[in-house]
Amino acid sequence: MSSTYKFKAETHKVLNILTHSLYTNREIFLRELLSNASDALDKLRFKQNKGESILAPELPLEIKISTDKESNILTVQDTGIGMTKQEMQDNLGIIAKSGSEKFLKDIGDTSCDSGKQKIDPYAEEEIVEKQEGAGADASQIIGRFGIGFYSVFMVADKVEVYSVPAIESVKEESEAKAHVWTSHGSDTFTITPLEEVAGLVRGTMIKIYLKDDAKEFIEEYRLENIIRRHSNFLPFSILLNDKVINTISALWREPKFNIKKEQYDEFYKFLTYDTENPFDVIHLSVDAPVQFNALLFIPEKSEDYFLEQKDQWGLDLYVRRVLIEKNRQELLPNYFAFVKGVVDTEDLPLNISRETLQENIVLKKISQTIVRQLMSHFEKMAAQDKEKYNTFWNKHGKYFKFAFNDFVYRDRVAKLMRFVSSGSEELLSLEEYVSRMKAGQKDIWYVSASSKEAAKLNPHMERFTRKGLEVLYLLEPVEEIALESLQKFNEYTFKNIETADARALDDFADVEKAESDLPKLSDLEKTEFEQMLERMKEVLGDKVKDVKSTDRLSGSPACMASQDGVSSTMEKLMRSFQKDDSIPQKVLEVNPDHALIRSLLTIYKDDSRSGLFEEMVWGIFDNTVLLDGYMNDPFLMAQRSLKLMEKAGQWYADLRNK
Ligand SMILES: Nc1ncnc2c1ncn2[C@@H]1O[C@H](COP(=O)(O)OP(=O)(O)OP(=O)(O)O)[C@@H](O)[C@H]1O
Repeated sequence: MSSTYKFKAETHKVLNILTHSLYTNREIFLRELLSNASDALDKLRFKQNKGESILAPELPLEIKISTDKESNILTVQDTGIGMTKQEMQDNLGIIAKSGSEKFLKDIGDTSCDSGKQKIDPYAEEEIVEKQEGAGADASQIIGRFGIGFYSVFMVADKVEVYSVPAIESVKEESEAKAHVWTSHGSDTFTITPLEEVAGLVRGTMIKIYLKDDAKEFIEEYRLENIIRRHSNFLPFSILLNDKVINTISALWREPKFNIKKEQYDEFYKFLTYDTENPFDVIHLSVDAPVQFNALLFIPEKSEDYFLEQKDQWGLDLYVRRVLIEKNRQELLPNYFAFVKGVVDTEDLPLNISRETLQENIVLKKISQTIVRQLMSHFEKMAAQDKEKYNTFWNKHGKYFKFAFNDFVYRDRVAKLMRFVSSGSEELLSLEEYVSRMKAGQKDIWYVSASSKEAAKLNPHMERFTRKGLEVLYLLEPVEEIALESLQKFNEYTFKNIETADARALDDFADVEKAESDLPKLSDLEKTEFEQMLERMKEVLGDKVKDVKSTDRLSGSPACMASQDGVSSTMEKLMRSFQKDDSIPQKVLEVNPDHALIRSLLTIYKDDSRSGLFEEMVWGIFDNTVLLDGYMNDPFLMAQRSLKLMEKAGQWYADLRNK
């Protein structure tokens, strides 16, 4: 005899809310049913481990899904603990009453409250690692809220839950062997006793009569896809029409000492579709300040997370092995965009899509803990295996260096940054640079350039080479921004060589001889030279701010200098933000002891108005601008240089023919 019951609480309204607004994505109904099935199997295993006798112990612990296309019925079945009539009434009849929560309370596991604990977002708590091997079976139980089951009514017109309890002792003596709970998702449900259920020896079988607009969920490929996406890591086999779908285990939950490198490699490839093994693996099991397990990988290859892969980073967030979201970006700061992996916590509810403040705080805490652990990991690597760390830096330093922007870590990041320099072929840390500084040196010198070769050719480098002062080569604009923002390393100030004033290096003796063998200019020639500079300024007009003599150069005839202390890279960056591609007005500094300038002086003295003089001045200007990193009128530049060559060729021919 079947009995009809009214749902407790205003079920109809609540069901409406649950099925229409709680979940934005209908496919998660399967995730909820699979999580319940997994919980039922976990509970059974727990009881069995305690020595309780169970029905049909020879049956495997597994979940079976089958489809009946003709009648549009989807069946989800488990060999778990099952439900008595009373349990059906309580657990499926009262919304927001969780049998799983009660189960955990009954066995004295308090972890079910962890999602509600108060977490202080600002406290810097000590990170407590989980004891290996700790954690009873029960902590795996997923359900907490007693609402997941009802999501099935998003896709079903009618649901039948058949159940055969696995433990005889829990049911009333007079009670039938099995029961079926039936509801249309409206105000009532019925429970009918049964002598037996075909195909169900133990556990629960849920028959879902799909709505007309939910027929897609009868398709095998669709179901397989959903299982893989959300429930791949449940600890029991899931069979879809007799084929096992979840073949890889939730490695992050296993004790580290049990895991072999090959398992990490296999998991990484499964997770990322990468064909190579990962460069490094970091496996975290943390109990406090929040509970979580994480399996993090550093890939071999670096990808473009700034442009192409803009949204393709972040960690996959799981709650008790059930996927909540892929690529959850709040879990990592963007300077760790290259880190791949999964995070699994027991401190969040499954239905995290209803983001509340408390949930965000948990995420924030997890993220902070991960960042702290990663920082320590890289510090350890840098200290213990320099070569490995340098390889890491070459692969992923272009993202990691952005961490200078994180005020919590900027000093630690400064120590972890690596550079190329004028004094070493190998990567160099700031500590190493400082240890090699000259006596009395108070500044850490750097130059920005597009490549090492370009840095070496920078005319401003000449004085530093002459004095034997090491200069860091910054090959990406962000490095200059980082150093400008850090300002100092220990007590040493970062300075750009382009902005070093003429006297800044006087305290250091030359270690190399200046290149020029030319005799010094006489007083008369000095005056003529000064006049020539005036004339040069006249020729170049508003292309330059001024033309001046300099003693900072040896191998180059001239260089560009900004007077206001802004380096050329910074200037370029600022201009690119303003979309300004004109050449900035700078001071052209001219080396009086360079052979080319001496020839120019001769031409000037001969005829200060000659066309040749003007063409040479433009030629020198073009080259200096080019070395400064600008070239916005290549046609004009090429034309001028061709004209000069034409003249030089003509002279040569004239001389030969004389
Ligand atoms: N396959 C099953 N076998 C045994 N008991 C089940 C099964 N499915 C559901 N139940 C019982 O019904 C209860 C309610 O399930 P429901 O999915 O609504 O909530 P929950 O799993 O407890 O929590 P959550 O809302 O977090 O999913 C469960 O706690 C469990 O006691």
